[in-house]
This record gives sequence, structure tokens and C-alpha cells, in this order.
Amino acid sequence: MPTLRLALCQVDPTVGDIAGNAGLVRAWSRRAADAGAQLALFPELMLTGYPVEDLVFRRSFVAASREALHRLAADLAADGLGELPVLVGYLDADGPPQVSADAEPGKGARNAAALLHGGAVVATYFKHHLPNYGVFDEDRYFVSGDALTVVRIGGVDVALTICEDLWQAGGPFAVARQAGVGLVLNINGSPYELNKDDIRLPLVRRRAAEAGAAIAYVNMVGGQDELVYDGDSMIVDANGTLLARAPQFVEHLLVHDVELPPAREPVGGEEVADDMRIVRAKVSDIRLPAPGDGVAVGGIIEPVADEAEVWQALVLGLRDYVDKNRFPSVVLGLSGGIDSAVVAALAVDALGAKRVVGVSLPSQHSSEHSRADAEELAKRTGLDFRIEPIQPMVDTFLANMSLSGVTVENLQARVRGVILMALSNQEGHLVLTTGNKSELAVGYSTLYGDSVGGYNPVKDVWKTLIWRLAKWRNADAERRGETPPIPESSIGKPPSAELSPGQLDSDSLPEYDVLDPILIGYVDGDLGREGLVASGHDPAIVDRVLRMVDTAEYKRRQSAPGTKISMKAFGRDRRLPITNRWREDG
Ligand SMILES: Nc1ncnc2c1ncn2[C@@H]1O[C@H](COP(=O)(O)OP(=O)(O)OC[C@H]2O[C@@H]([n+]3cccc(C(=O)O)c3)[C@H](O)[C@@H]2O)[C@@H](O)[C@H]1O
Ligand SMILES: Nc1ncnc2c1ncn2[C@@H]1O[C@H](COP(=O)(O)OP(=O)(O)OP(=O)(O)O)[C@@H](O)[C@H]1O
Ligand SMILES: NC(=O)CC[C@H](N)C(=O)O
Repeated sequence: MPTLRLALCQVDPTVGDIAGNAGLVRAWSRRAADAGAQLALFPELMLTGYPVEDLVFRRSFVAASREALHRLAADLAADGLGELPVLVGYLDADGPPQVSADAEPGKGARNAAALLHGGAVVATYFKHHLPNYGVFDEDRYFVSGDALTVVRIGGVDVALTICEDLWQAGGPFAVARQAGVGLVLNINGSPYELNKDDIRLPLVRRRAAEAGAAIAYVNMVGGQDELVYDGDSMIVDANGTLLARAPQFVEHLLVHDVELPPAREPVGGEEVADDMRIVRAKVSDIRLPAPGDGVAVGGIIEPVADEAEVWQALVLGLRDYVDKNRFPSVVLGLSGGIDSAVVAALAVDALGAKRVVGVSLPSQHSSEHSRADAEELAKRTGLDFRIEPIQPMVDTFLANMSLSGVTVENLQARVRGVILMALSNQEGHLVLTTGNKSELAVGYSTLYGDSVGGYNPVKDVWKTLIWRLAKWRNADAERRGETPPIPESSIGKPPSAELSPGQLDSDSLPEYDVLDPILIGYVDGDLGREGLVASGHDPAIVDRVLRMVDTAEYKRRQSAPGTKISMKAFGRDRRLPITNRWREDG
């Protein structure tokens, strides 16, 4: 049986940085070759980054991607890597964009993969199944490919596929069986969701059974706006046995030797299969480089606990947002409460304490413990701590305008927002906003006040999960003999906005352990009033909560982006009209 040494390059590309991404392919192909690899795989749309959204409609961008692909093939050969077959995702087009006046049927932009070898592009493949749900809009951008590309590599027939091709039965994997391939390569831009790693392995196993072939699944890693890619690249044999699996949330080179069946069919030519053509690329059998002196370093990484996984996702999402947008540092308000404490701890883990500024912004309603807890957090984490009292500025407003009630509450939050934005303008920090998913759901925040900011690391984190994360992070620090970053009293105290005397969140909202399950059912599960009541929730509370959620759409539409960790994050996953008279309770 032929054996191929595969190198799955789980890397972190940047959207729009075509030259930088091509540089990554060159650097990691070198590492793959040094490890003796005979085939290197890179993620979906590696050259452009993923997703590129409406950049697909820019002809200059498509042209740049295509040019970069050919230059990359030549550069790899010039680097002495011409012998190594390299599979790389790129943006292609065989016609004008579908949205343009001169669009042609069945032609247009393509989510593509190319095999580079000997200084040239030797085979290409166009993604067949286009995801068009959740955060994905690929029917808006791409035309579906109708041919499965098969390439002979080292005596083995290998099929090329892209991400969603794996998520649907039928199509490329069924056709791969008809083509009699020994290995299917699947390159991905598959964003993280809690529990998705539990779905992926069974899914890859099902497709291996469908194709009757081994699968090499490579995913990207890193943050892109609201998405974070977790990697989780893996190799499964034709029987569904997991051979190797990469760690999540870090760049990783997964190298593994895989025994594969020898090819049976003649090279070249086209056949018609059930719902796709089979195109056997017109390259004679790609001769393999001899395995180098490198050692195959594959292994199987065990999944980690949910809290650890989410923490890593949030850290990476934040770090990549800050770094890829070239911010030197971040600033946030420290209230002594749990949300700002968790965001501060995430920021310190993501960027290091020197790049995090925390500001205590006390008013006349701020309790002594809120100031002390903010200071204690700063001491434990080592972040740059400042104090900016807001009362003189609030008093100036009140001396010049006649304001009362909630307006005065909101005024305090807005003065804090103005101060944080002033520090951002003056010193260049990105402002982090701290509203959790429960608050966003019910609109419990002040517009242009505490919701001010450029990025929200906890936007998709329910309040009850915020507490669990805080406890996990502290316990993890203790396990490692380090100082837990979050003061115990920030975790234990009842949540309060401290905008009026003695105010508690529970004055305006149900307790979070009652609120969150209703929100999870309504937002994540799309349950209606009846479904929520049938699952045991108090009808009066359900009515109140649903009304709050429905009338807060305008706030969410203006909210900062933040890392998606759930199957339904606010934003692209959940699109609702702002002007909307539909109410679940009639
Ligand atoms: N459909 C719509 N489309 C566009 N804009 C709309 C709108 N409906 C109202 N508005 C605008 O929004 C304004 C009302 O929103 P906003 O000014 O934010 O104020 P509002 O939502 O009335 O009050 C904020 C609430 O959040 C609480 N809060 C504030 C800060 C922090 C926390 C915390 O614990 O985290 C809680 C605070 O105690 C208060 O209950 C209206 O005056 C109007 O200008
Ligand atoms: N006294 C304060 N000093 C600094 N920042 C504050 C202060 N009060 C509120 N903030 C900022 O506004 C955000 C909203 O705070 P608020 O206390 O109103 O609600 P919260 O949702 O309970 O948040 P937290 O748990 O962080 O207190 C805080 O996370 C913090 O960033
Ligand atoms: N880029 C894609 O095709 C991703 C879609 C796929 N369902 C995933 O989340 O992995």
C-alpha cells in the first residue's frame, strides 16, 4: 500500500492581505517539507482570507487572488519546494459577478482550491455545496461547481473538496466513492461554535464512510471580525478511525503518515457521475518527494472542558481583532462588577497587561466596594489602572439642563462613554465594551453610554456563563499556582448598574438563572411564547422578557461587533426587522 506523509497547515490568514497570506503558505510549506511531508494542505480561501464578503464583487480583488496564486506556484518552486504538492484555497471567477448586468448563467465567482506543483497550477476545484444559513451567504457570492477534481498523487487517487461539501450528504463525497479515490482532501473556513468540535468528528467519519476513503480535514485558526476559527484539523481513515487531530485555537502543523489504497482508474479524462462530473486532472501521477529526515509528528489532542474552550475562543477572537486592526492597546471601564472584570482578564490574557488600560469612573452612586474591587483586579492582573471621577462632569450637565429619573442614570453611563472615547482618541486604545448576551437581549444598557466601544469580547456570552467563566479562570490560575485574576467579591456580589441609590439588576430584570433559560429558548432556539410556556417557564415572565427582547432590536443593530461562540449570535446569525409590530403575546 502506498503511504503518504500529509502536512495539514492550520494557519491564521488575514482577510485582504493576499501577499501576507501567500507568504504564510511559503513559510509553512517549508516547514512541511522539512518534516518530510509529501503533500501540504492549507485552508479554504487561504490566499484572500475568509469570509471576504462583498470583496467578491470587486473584480480587482478577484484578479489579485488569481495572480497571486500563479505567483505563489512560481515562488514555491523558486524556494526549492516545487516537488511538494501544495493545496491552497483561493478566490477565482470564470465570469462576471452574478450581481452584475453582464452576468452569465452558471458562471461567476468561485470559492476555489488549487493544487500547486512544479511551479504551476496543476488542478483546480470549485466548491459544490455553498452554505447559505447562519453567518454564511455563499449563494450571494459564488456559483456552485459541478465537477469533482481527482488528482493522482504518489500512486493514490485524491479528490479535492471544500468545507460545506463535507456538511451535506450527496455531492462530492458520494461522487468520490464512484471515482474510487483513496483520499479526500477537505479544506475549511469553519468558525468555532461551542460543541461544534463534538459534531465535526462524527461528521468526518460519516463522510469517510460515504466516500469509502480517508479524509484529511484542515481548518484555519484565528479571529475575523465576529468569527473565530478553532482549527481542530484532523485525519480519519476510510473506516472512520481518527488518526491524528490538531489542538484548537493555535497555529499547528499536523504531520501524519497515512496508508492509502493504490489508484485503480486511468489518469485523465472525464466521466459523468450521479450529480457531478468527475474530472481526472490531466497531470500524470505527481511524483512524490522522498520523505525527508523530518519525523511525522501527528498525535491526537483530546478536547478540553467547555469553559476552557470558550475562554480560548474569546482570547483569540479579541487578540486577532486588536492585532489585525493594528491597535496598540485597549481601554475599558472597570466597575468592580463581573462583566468588566471578565473582559479585563480576557484582555490581559489576549494582549498582556501592558496593553490593557482599566479606568475606574466613580460617581456619587459608586459603592466603596466597586472602587476597591476594580483596584484589586488591577493589582492582580497588573494592567494600567487609572481613576477618573465622573461626578464633576455629571454635575455640570445637571447645572445646565433640567434632567431627572432614567435620563440621569443614562447621563452617568454616557459621561463614562465620553471619557473612554476621549482616552481612545488621545492615546490610541481600542475601547472594549462589556455588555453580555443577556443584557444585549433585553436592551439593558445605555445607548452611547456603557454600550460605547469598538469591540465586545463577551457579546455572545450569557450572564450565567460569564460567572462560570470567571470561576473557571480563577480555578485554572490556582491549579497553575498563579494569582486568580478576578476578585472573589466581583463574582459573589449581586449585579448592579449603580446608576441610582441601591439599584440592582433584579429591580428591572428577572434573576439571571430565570432569565437566561428563557432567552436561550427564544433567541438560540427560536421558540415562540407557546413553546417557552410548554417548557415550564412562567407565562407572565415569558411575556415580559419577550417584549424586552423584541423592542431592543434597535440597540442591537447599533452594537459593537463581538466574538461568536454560540450557534446563534446576535448579528448575522439572527436577522430581524427593527420596525416590527409582531408580538408573541398578540
Ligand atoms: N425603535 C427605536 N429606534 C431607534 N432609536 C430608538 C428606538 N426606540 C428608542 N430609541 C432611542 O433610544 C433611547 C432609549 O435608549 P437609552 O437612551 O439607551 O435608554 P433606556 O433604554 O431607556 O434606558 C437604559 C436602561 O439600561 C439600564 N442600564 C444602563 C447602563 C448600564 C446597565 C447595566 O447594568 O449594564 C443598565 C438603565 O438602568 C436603564 O434601565 C430613546 O430615548 C430613543 O432616543
Ligand atoms: N464606576 C464605574 N467605573 C468604571 N466603569 C464603569 C463604572 N460603572 C460602569 N462602568 C462600565 O460600564 C459597564 C456597565 O456597567 P454596569 O455596572 O452598569 O453593569 P454590569 O453589566 O453589571 O457590568 P459589571 O458587571 O462590569 O458591573 C461596566 O462593565 C463598565 O465597563
Ligand atoms: N466555509 C464553510 O463552508 C463553512 C460551513 C460549515 N457548515 C461549517 O461551519 O464548517
